[in-house]
Parts: sequence; structure tokens; C-alpha cells
Amino acid sequence: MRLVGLTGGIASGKSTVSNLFKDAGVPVVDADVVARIVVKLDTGSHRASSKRLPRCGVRDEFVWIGFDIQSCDVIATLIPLVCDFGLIADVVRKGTGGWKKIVKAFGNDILLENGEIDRARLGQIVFSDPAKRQLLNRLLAPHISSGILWEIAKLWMKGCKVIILDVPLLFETKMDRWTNPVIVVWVDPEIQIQRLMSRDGCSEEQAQNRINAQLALDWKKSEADIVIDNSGSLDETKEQFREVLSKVSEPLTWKERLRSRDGLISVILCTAVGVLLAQKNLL
Ligand SMILES: CC(C)(COP(=O)(O)OP(=O)(O)OC[C@H]1O[C@@H](n2cnc3c(N)ncnc32)[C@H](O)[C@@H]1O)[C@@H](O)C(=O)NCCC(=O)NCCS
Ligand SMILES: Nc1ncnc2c1ncn2[C@@H]1O[C@H](COP(=O)(O)OP(=O)(O)OP(=O)(O)O)[C@@H](O)[C@H]1O
Repeated sequence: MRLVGLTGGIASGKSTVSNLFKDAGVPVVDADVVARIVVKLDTGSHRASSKRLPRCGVRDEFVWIGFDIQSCDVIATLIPLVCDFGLIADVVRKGTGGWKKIVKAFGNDILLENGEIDRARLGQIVFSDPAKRQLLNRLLAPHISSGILWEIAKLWMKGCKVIILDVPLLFETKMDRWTNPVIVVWVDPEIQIQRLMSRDGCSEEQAQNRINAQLALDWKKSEADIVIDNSGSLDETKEQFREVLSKVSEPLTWKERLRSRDGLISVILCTAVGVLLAQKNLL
């Protein structure tokens, strides 16, 4: 299995590029999506909200995190069994823990009427205060990394050979050690701030705070194996993407093959046959 890192700066165009990968049929694990799941409200235990929302079952949560049980032949039969015994539930229900930790640390003021986290409010707080941002990062990091690992595990079980890890803080969290190659989506700083302000409707100061919350994009560019310059038009980015796609779709190396599901199954089968043959010869 090949784990390809996709990163960049805020609003540099990671989602734009990861959508191109998805359109090309390459699976993407999106850390922002995982992070949203881990701060989701556990509707069953929330007390701050006046409205009681319907409780989601474990199976609803699989649908919620985009898990297509039907298409995963090997574990399709195992999942209901395991869920019923609560073994996987702990992993996918991390949202419960993340939500509780945030409310405990930041208070009920960061909650919306329905008890969900007010992301805009929390964003304002953490992007203007490095200490609070560090606190949030510390609280969520274990949930996000286990959420990402779980997403990778599901794709591995499906037999996916190339997986894109779209992680804005890939270098900051040292996750780049897991990935090869690392793609950095770079953008001219002036264009980055303009795109960020127009997408999020924020002031220049707020946009700059968000940019400053991450390692410098130029440094990330210098660490990249592949750079996509997204300062031009979408067509220009698509042009660069075609070359990148053919690069990441090159045949797997032996190491990558061994890390894939089919590679591991082959190794297990070969070992089992080898052991059987050796036993027969010894008898
Ligand atoms: C602060 C929050 C509530 C703001 O939510 P909002 O919906 O406004 O932004 P969204 O989640 O879409 O993130 C947008 C971008 O902000 C940047 N960003 C998000 N969190 C962080 C962070 N802790 N430090 C630096 N940059 C960050 C990323 O580039 C991300 O792509 C949210 O980003 C959050 O919960 N962040 C902490 C989780 C995290 O670290 N996510 C990044 C995953 S690697
Ligand atoms: N080549 C381009 N030309 C014009 N607009 C673009 C281009 N690429 C991206 N954009 C716009 O810039 C904004 C940021 O892009 P995108 O959301 O892909 O960035 P991102 O790196 O995923 O952001 P974040 O870090 O917040 O998740 C979006 O509004 C997007 O539509």
C-alpha cells in the first residue's frame, strides 16, 4: 500500500486537489473530515442542550463516517458482530470523547443551540490565541490520529493500493514520516490570503492569524517530494495534477506491495504452505 501525503497551507487548494484525486478514483482520507467527526456531539449523553436529539446507533455512525459496508466483502459479515460486542464502537465513537473534552476546556459558550460545537466561534478563539490552539490540538490529537488510522485500516481492508492522506498539519504533526511521496499544494501568499478571505468571509487580520497558525508554506514546499503550484487557474492546476497522478499511480515497490492487503495475504499463504511442506518433509 502506498500512503501519499497531501498537504499545504490553509486555503492553498488541498481540497481542490484532493477532489481531483477522488474524481480519478483514488481514495482520500481527509483529516479535516475526521476532525469534524471527533468533535461531533454524542446525542445520547448531551445534557447542555434543551432539545433531545435522536440517539445514533453504532451502525448509523458507520454510515455517518462514509463507510460503505456493502462494498467491503471481507469484513461486511464481521462488522455487525464486532459492533454488537462494542469492539469497534470505541474507535468510531471517539467523537463523544472529543466533544466532551472541548466543552470541558472551553465552556458551554462555544456550543450552538442544538449542542453542536460552534466552529466559527471556536475558530475565532483558537486562531487568535496560540495557547488555546495548543490546548485544542492536545485534546484532539489522539482522537484525530486514531480516526485517521481507522480510515486507513478500512481502505486497507478493502484492498486499496494507493491512498491519499489529506492532512493540513502533516508536517506539524510529523505524520509525513508515514507518507511517501509528500505532495505540497503551494500558492502565492497574496493569492492565498485573498482566497481565504473570500472563501471564509473573514478580515485580513483573521486570515493572517489562520495562516500564522501553521508552519510557513515556503518551508513545506522545500520539504516536498512533489509541488503543485495552485496560484494560477484551475485548468493550470489540473494540468499539473495529470502528471502527479501518473507519478503516484506508478507500480508499487516491493515494500509497498508487502504492506498492501493482498501482499500480506500472499505472505501468510506462502508461509503456511512452506511450513506444511517442511512438516511433510520432516515426517
Ligand atoms: C478550529 C476549528 C473548530 C475551526 O473550524 P472551521 O470549520 O472554521 O475550519 P476547518 O475545520 O474547516 O479547518 C480549515 C483549515 O484550518 C486549518 N486548521 C484547522 N485546525 C487547525 C489547527 N489546530 N492549527 C492550525 N491550522 C488549523 C487547516 O488548514 C484546515 O484545513 C477546527 O478547525 C478544529 O476543530 N480544529 C482542530 C482540529 C485540527 O487540528 N484539525 C486539523 C486536522 S490535521
Ligand atoms: N486554482 C484556483 N483558482 C481559483 N480559486 C481557487 C483555485 N484553487 C482553489 N481555489 C479556491 O480557493 C479556496 C481555497 O481552496 P481549498 O478549499 O481547496 O483550499 P484548502 O487548502 O483545502 O483549504 P483549507 O486549508 O481551509 O482546508 C476555495 O474557495 C477554492 O474554491
